Amino acid sequence: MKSIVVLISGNGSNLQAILDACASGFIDGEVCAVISNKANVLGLDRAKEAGSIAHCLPHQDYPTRHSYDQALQQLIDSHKPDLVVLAGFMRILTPEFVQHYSGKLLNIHPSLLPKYQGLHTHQRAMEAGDSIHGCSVHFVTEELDGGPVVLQARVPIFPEDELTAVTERVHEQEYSIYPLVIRWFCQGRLHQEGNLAFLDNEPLPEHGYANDDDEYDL
Ligand SMILES: Nc1nc2c(c(=O)[nH]1)N[C@@H](CN(C=O)c1ccc(C(=O)N[C@@H](CCC(=O)O)C(=O)O)cc1)CN2
Ligand SMILES: NCC(=O)N[C@@H]1O[C@H](COP(=O)([O-])[O-])[C@@H](O)[C@H]1O
Repeated sequence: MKSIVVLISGNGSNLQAILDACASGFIDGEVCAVISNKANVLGLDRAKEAGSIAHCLPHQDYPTRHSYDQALQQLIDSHKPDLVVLAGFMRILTPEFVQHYSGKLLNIHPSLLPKYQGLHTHQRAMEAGDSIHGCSVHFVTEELDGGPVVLQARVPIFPEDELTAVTERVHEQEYSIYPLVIRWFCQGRLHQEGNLAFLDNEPLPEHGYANDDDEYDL
């Protein structure tokens, strides 16, 4: 059974999907600890409810990004994880931190990368008039949201959509693809080599699989 540390900054609905997937056995792993850079967030309550250790490590307590990341790394390493999962973690990580966890650091991003790296992705896609949007699971590299994509899911944007409708539609897909990618990692089927991701030793397409292909093995 693999040991997973999850980093969050807020609600933790993706964390909940991962916790549920571990509890059901879909993921052969356990979330040993959850760390939030923000206090009083629902995600920490979700962690405690599931029996995980919940840490709050406010980034405001540290004078620099590097000093925060050093403290974060020390806390993560105290749990000796096989995998570190960003699930709505809203801090840009330093190159040193990313290098330390290279090959075992995943993120869920709410867009079809490489479109809309960074923040406010749903608003940007809606303002651009996109009719297709989605989410991406990728390995984390120094380049913000530029790491190798493992799996994507597409959703439609309808002209009458409000932001909440798009957000919920993307969330629904996030809760499907992130546990699946983590399942692959815990099975030893997924690995990273530089800016390439491999599933069963085969390089993944540049932008990963997409859910409408349904070609990937559950
Ligand atoms: N080195 C990397 N760090 C992070 C990556 C990455 O790919 N490489 N992914 C992000 C996750 N993310 C989008 O998926 C993201 C998170 C945060 C930000 C950002 O601009 N953060 C600001 C603070 C914003 C806030 O507090 O609301 C900051 O850190 O100054 C952009 C993208 C996680 N880190
Ligand atoms: N750039 C990072 C980013 O925007 N991540 C997004 O934050 C949300 C967190 O929701 P959650 O806390 O309910 O899982 C998720 O939709 C995730 O894709």
